[in-house]
Amino acid sequence: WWHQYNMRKAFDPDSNLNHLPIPPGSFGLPFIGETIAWITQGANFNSSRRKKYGNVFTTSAISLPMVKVSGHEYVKQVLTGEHDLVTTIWPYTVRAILGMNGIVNSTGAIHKFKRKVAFKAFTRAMLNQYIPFMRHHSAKIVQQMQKSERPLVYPNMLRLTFDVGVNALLGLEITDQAKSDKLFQTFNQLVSNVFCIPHNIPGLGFNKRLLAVAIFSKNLVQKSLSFESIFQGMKARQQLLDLLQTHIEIKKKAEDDFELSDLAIKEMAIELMFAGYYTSASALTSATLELARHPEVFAKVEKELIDHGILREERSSADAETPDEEERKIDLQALHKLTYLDQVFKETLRIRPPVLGAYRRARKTFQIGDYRIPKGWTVIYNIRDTHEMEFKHMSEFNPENFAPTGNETKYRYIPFGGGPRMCIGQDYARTISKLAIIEMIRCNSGWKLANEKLPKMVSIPTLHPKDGLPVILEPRDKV
Ligand code: HEM
Repeated sequence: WWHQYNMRKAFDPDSNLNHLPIPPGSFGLPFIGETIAWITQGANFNSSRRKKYGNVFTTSAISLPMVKVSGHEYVKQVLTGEHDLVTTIWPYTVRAILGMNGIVNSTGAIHKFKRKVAFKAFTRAMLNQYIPFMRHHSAKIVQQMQKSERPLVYPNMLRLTFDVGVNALLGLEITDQAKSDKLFQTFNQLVSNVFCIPHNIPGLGFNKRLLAVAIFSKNLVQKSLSFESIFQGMKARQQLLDLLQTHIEIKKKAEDDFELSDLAIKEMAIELMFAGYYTSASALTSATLELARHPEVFAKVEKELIDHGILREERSSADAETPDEEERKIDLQALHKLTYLDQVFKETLRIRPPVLGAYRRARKTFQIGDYRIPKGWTVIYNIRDTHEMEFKHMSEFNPENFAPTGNETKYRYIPFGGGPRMCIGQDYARTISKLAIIEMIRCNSGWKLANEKLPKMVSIPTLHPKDGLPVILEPRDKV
């Protein structure tokens, strides 16, 4: 009955593709679909189904029929089909808390325009301007970590990406530590309430759907779906909007027939903070984890820094007292020359992509491979699974995968997505990540994982170690 119900709904009277089969898979149990398996099996959910059904398969969660897609060919079709075949969808909480005026919730020409405006924050000139305070905040965080016996990497990296974002993306300079801490608290209240899984049980209001989800995922509900959370998120949103109102310096733009309202500018600023916060901290934490597990990679990065004059091989005590300007000078051009560090960053995002995949909704019935994706269905393109398919040895950390061989990685390597919605903050993320890794290595001759066992990874809101990744730092004497 449940299968028939879904199949009937998959029929699109306006389409001439109804003769094609829908992708193989299962709608699971009535109403709940395969939600329980999805939540409990983690990464195995996708890999077991891919093995059974192939790289495009049907599933269903909280009554939503969906198709999961992996591999460069299908992923490319979904990503480049934005605005035509598919459109973005975000959970209710994202729309309510981040607002509807930002980039992620816009479509069509307005989306394009907002991206163009936001890109102005990520030009080479702007990134070069951010470097001094990216370095300043990295140094501050590393020093802070050194004060602790077993500092937790993830929370520290979150704080780092927040502090840099406040300067770079909000344009605020907060020197009072108490004020900065308070803002951090407010921001966390906002972002920790943003995520939930999309759901749409016909005939049920939001609160009833909450109950439905609550039955299956107490943890998710506690984290992101309770009314209290939404309320707190909205409260934090208002506080941040009020703060930004007093600081708006960007003039309204009147280009391409569009105009940005004050609210749109403020929401875009908060959205950029949000988009760069968990993701960059995830990348940095994973890089720290891999560098601890691979001393030979650490040594190669260290050597590259020495070769480029960013780190001194051996510092005498006299050197230590006279700060070496050459050693400290880093700009975007200098960062680009650190090609091995770049390989390490790329490889980190290959085996541990912060964002595992993203959601779309089919705007019309369309064909993918030999199958039909019906209008209105949810489509998820899988980032982690695509990497698993397109590269050998998914779990083996090997920066040589990105040695300059000229191999084409477009749509095979997609940590930042692709097509019209490709991440606009990727150069910013790359810059802050490299600078923070450099600072970690400048100040520490190494670090070890404090726990013997590899940490359990959690994928919401982005991939991160459940235990926060405690490490034991080995500070250099003379830095
Ligand atoms: C390592 C860090 C990062 C990763 C892995 C990452 C990943 C991604 C991915 C996969 C997407 C595409 C989502 C989709 O297809 O719907 C995306 C979009 C986006 N990212 Fe990032 N991101 C990172 C850092 C940043 C930073 C630092 C910013 C801004 C400061 C940012 C801003 C955005 C925005 C605004 C979008 C939406 C683009 C649109 O809808 O047109 N991201 N990111």
